[in-house]
Amino acid sequence: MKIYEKAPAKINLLLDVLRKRDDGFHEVEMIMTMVDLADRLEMEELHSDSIIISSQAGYIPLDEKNLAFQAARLIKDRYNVRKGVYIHLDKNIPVAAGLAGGSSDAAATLRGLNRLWELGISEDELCTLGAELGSDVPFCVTGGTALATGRGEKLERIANPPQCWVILAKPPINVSTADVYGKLRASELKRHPSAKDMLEAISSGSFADVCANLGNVLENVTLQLHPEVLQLKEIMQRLGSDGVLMSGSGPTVFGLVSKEAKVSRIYNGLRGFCKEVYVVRMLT
Ligand SMILES: C[C@](O)(CO)[C@H](O)COP(=O)(O)OP(=O)(O)OC[C@H]1O[C@@H](n2ccc(N)nc2=O)[C@H](O)[C@@H]1O
Ligand SMILES: Nc1ncnc2c1ncn2[C@@H]1O[C@H](COP(=O)(O)OP(=O)(O)OP(=O)(O)O)[C@@H](O)[C@H]1O
Repeated sequence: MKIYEKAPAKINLLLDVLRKRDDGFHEVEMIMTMVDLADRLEMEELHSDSIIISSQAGYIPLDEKNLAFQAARLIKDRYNVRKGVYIHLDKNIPVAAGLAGGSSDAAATLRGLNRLWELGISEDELCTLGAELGSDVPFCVTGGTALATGRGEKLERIANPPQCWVILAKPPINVSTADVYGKLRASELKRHPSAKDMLEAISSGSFADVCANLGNVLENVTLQLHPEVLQLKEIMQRLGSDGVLMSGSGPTVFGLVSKEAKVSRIYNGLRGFCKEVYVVRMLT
């Protein structure tokens, strides 16, 4: 039997860091939502007890370093599954972009294998398993829009933001999440974005207030390492995006746009500076 799962990309509408914890992770407050740029996973049961990953993308690991492999191994070990699986990853989400591509593949693998092997695992339990693989994986298991706290694994589902266009631009640089958190001096942050104001903006359905309350404390760290990300933000603003922010630890910058008439002008303007530009909708 073959099954299919979609693994969408996430964006962080708000990312605040409260403090560095003793375990090396940071205590965060994030508001995350999904967009309709997605990897597609095909999973097929194997009679041999092995996990095989393939992908059309030449630039990701296909061995145990792949997060989908790790997710399959985790669920197999934890639930004593003696069967194997062949997973094909059709990658569309740019890698190491701040869009949680690998985390979403891991989450889709957990959801998919739960179905394929009829394990009957609850969504909460899939999230707990996911947290062993990465801080973004639990959110990618549930999708929707959520307030994420702890190191990102504690989730409270909230209403979806008002529908709009999302323009994603990924500059050709690689950013390591560990590196960005490592360079952040959480105790010295002078300004924090307000999760409370963003939650109010979302619950009142005000697109203007959502744009006004976008904020990400990791942005300054990445901008200092890679000034071209700031340049991209400025271009996106100048071309008329209603709200602009870097997603996660970057380097992808997203622009929120309410009027369809503006979208192609912004897209065409960005393409002059950046090869990887995507126009998507929020997944609501
Ligand atoms: C930047 C975000 O993507 C925003 O959604 C997440 O906070 C990071 O999520 P992720 O990539 O799933 O992160 P993980 O794979 O769990 O951790 C990668 C590295 O980032 C740092 N890290 C991550 C999450 C967190 N709350 N504090 C941290 O300091 C740690 O150094 C960790 O070793
Ligand atoms: N299935 C996968 N897809 C993409 N990258 C993967 C995958 N499995 C492992 N990786 C590795 O994980 C690293 C981070 O890739 P990923 O695309 O998940 O980053 P990201 O978008 O910055 O994630 P996040 O927003 O969660 O920090 C890359 O170095 C990549 O080689």
